Amino acid sequence: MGFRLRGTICYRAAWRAMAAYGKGNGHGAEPLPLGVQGAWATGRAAKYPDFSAPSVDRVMVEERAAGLGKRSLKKEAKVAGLKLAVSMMDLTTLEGKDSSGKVLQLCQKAMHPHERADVPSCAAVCVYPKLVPTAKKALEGSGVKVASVATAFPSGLSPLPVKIADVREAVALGADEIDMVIDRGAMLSGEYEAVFDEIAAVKEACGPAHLKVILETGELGTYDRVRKASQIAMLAGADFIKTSTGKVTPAATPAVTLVMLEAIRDFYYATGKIIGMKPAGGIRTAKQALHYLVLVKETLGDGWLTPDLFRFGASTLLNDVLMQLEKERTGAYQGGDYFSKD
Ligand SMILES: O=C[C@H](O)COP(=O)(O)O
Repeated sequence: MGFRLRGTICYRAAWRAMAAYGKGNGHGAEPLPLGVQGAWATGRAAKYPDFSAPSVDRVMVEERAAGLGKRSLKKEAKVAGLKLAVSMMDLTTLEGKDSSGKVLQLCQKAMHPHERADVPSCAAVCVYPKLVPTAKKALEGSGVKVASVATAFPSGLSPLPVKIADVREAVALGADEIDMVIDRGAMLSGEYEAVFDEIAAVKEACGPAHLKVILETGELGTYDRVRKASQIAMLAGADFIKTSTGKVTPAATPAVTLVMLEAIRDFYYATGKIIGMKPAGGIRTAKQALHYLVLVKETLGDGWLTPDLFRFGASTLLNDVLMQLEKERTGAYQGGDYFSKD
């Protein structure tokens, strides 16, 4: 049954992904086939695109990622970057003890992070599916999206029909965005077609909701695997690729984010498709946030510096960003009590 379901849904989705892969999305880049023709020639191509990805030089990527964190930013650029970071935040609570009360508070904070009118609202509030209706109602008309983790987050270790039902339920309850986890066991065993099929099936279940695909990079072990998982996720229909659940260490790092940004860049050159990026987990300081924004600017350019294409998944980052904004404005740090606790 599970196999039939996967076979039926995913075969269709795989064909659609293949078609989209050939077409691009009309944003201007000339689509190049990126090995797809080779895959067609081998026979397995009737169903799957080519998952091959370039290998990553660990030393180079870590050096470059660290180097881009050493830029000194002028005050104006810093303030603009901090406000941008607020507008790109998926304000998150993903704890077993989450309640409607906590989510309501978080929604208020996402809509009005600061009393100053020049501080924008956050991009989204990210919650478990059961709390989607609470968030949806609280955020109505505000423009702040409701994101929900699904697919048996954070392990992903439920049968596919359960994961699909999880996604459909979250969308029916009002989620605008779905954050799914990939099957890391399959990825580590080299079962790339299974990883692809599952993402394609989830994409189909999302309907109009945007799909963020969490690679859980801390469990993938190598940058090469992160790069390949990024490629598979993008081919299978991800709107965003995301580093981590926030439940595994290491979570987001500048280096792993750079690997994924480069995968997005190369995918864009190959297909014309524009994919978003979401580092998540362990991003707690304004300084870290600015570092990530420099990585995006230097790898993908200003076009990606928008909440439509870049998000921070974070539960505690907002307060530090607000504190730094106040410091830039007044020259002094506000006391910790000045900001509401997350
Ligand atoms: O997707 C977001 C993460 O779960 C947040 O992780 P964090 O609590 O380390 O900020």
